[in-house]
Amino acid sequence: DLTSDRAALLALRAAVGGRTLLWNVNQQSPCSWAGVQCESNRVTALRLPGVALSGDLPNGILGNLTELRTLSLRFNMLTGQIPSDLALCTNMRNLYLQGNKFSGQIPEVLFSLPDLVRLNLASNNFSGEIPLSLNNLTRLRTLFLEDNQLTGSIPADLNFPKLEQFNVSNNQLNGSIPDSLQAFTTTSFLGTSLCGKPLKSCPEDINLPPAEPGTGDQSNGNNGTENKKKKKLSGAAVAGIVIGSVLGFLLIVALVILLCRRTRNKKTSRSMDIATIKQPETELWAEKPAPEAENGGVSNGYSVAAAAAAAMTGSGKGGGAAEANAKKLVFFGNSARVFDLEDLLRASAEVLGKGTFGTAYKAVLEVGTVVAVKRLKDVNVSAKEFKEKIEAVGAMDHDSLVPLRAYYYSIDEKLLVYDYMPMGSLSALLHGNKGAGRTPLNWQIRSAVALGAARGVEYIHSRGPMVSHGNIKSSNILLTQSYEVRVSDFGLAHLVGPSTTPNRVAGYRAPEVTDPRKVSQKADVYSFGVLLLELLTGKAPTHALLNEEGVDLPRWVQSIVREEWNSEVFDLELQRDPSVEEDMVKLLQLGIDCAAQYPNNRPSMSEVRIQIEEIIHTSGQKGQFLQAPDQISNADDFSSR
Ligand SMILES: Nc1ncnc2c1ncn2[C@@H]1O[C@H](COP(=O)(O)OP(=O)(O)OP(=O)(O)O)[C@@H](O)[C@H]1O
Repeated sequence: DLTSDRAALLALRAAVGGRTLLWNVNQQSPCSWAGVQCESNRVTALRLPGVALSGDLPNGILGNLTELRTLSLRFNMLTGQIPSDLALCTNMRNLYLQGNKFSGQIPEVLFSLPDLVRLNLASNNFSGEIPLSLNNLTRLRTLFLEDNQLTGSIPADLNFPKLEQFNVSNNQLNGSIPDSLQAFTTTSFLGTSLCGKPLKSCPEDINLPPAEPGTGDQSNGNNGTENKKKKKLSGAAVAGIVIGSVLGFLLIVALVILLCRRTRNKKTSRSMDIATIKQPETELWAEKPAPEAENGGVSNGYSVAAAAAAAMTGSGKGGGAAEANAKKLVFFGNSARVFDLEDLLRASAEVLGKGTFGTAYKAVLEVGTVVAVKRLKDVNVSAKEFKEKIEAVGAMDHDSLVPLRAYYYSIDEKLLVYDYMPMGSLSALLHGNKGAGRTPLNWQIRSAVALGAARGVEYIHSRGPMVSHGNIKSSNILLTQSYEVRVSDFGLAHLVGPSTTPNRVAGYRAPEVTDPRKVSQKADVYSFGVLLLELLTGKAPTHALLNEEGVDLPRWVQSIVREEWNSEVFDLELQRDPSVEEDMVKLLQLGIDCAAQYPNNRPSMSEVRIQIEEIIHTSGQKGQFLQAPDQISNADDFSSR
């Protein structure tokens, strides 16, 4: 009954809740407690997302909530195994445990919850194999297992008749994808070694059972001899392939030695370098996946030259030195022409990350200048239109923008050259390193970032009513050496085709924007609002896991604010400083206003900038704000992360 439900909730709070569950225990009924929902005097739903629950869930608590249909403990810090007494909650339909640190095998207790419809175990430390007994869950519509340590293959007979949502990305899974799951798109299987539809087809021999004499062979004599024949044949084929490869390899080595000798004898010409040496790198480059944008960029030693050389030699018109020289970097305004295309081609480069519009590289020129080069893909406007639009981008000049210095345009290759921002992106800063040694981002830093970004976007909007950024998100908010904010990537949305993957920007995109090219200033304001909420909550809006039945960051924030959990919504690093909570709430409200459903209800970027200035101004007037002990006085401190 309700009394035992109440006792169970209090036991849960005592075990994992700490100070974060501000339930009023003077109230006899728990039904009005935040996150608790009742029907017919029993607790039927418990939703405690992102409230810093931590520790192991003990056995003997949740099992008392026998009428529970929804349990959401997502985005907490719960550890250990899922308690086995959950089996007593036989009415359970929705179980959201994503974003915790649960470990061990996928718990057997789940298989005894036959009514489960939504099961989300993503972003935990679950290990072991995906058990076939999951098939017991015949009503399952959602199964999210991504970002765990699951191993082995997916059982071939795994089948859920009603499954609508499925994801096993980023696990150490291998083998072939079962037929019943082949209708899902590649995004359900990213970061695994799985094969077969919708991914690349499996190497054929993987599916061939080992031909063991005395088993299948015996049942049918004919088959047996056929198998043996096949075996012999393939043996001969293998020998042929090996000999062929060795000969081929020797031939190539001989050719390379010959070529090297020749080039050494000749006076070396740079264009030859590009054509002969860089070309093979191009292929290497093409196959190597770029590291994730957030991980700070790992040096791969690939050369930008490889990319650009591909463009020049790949155009089919002979490529040669004359043509390469004819193509020039076009510089903007009074940007000093301290380097030319050849310098860029010779620069050593590393991949910074792959984005919507292409891949970004850090290139270190021989003279020491460091630039960021963006290699655009899917540009589908005419050369004239490209030049016009890019000239407009290059003409933008403001302290809060990353300057576009130059561009290169050919049929096959479009390069944009920006100033390199050594401190990386806000995205990396917020979500990069959560471990020890990270210096917390306090209110002072976060509000300054908000203001800098607002100024940059406001400037872009001031260039004309039709001018917008089009792709505001935390990976496009970059930081200089002295941690000043620079907005990047503006104006590119109009250059690319509709095929451009919408997923990456999905969490930021305004509801009315159905085609990523049809951006507007009001849509920018929406994205900016999401950015503010990201800054304050510390939660990445693109995180697939906010996606509890399609909840995005603005709606998640609103659901929490509605339940009067204001202080729980903020990033833990911000909750340290109660003296500015009021201002944090104001900025949160501004974020929510910006992310209004209807474009006309959103403020203009100038209004947004003014409001942020006011909020920061009042914060600054509060005595202890600048002197609080854990405030960061020296910006360099947080380079230790
Ligand atoms: N000028 C720059 N200086 C330093 N890092 C940069 C620069 N431009 C981009 N980056 C970083 O390189 C990575 C890839 O950037 P890119 O803009 O190509 O993709 P993105 O921001 O992830 O997505 P999108 O293409 O949608 O903007 C990101 O981590 C970004 O922060």
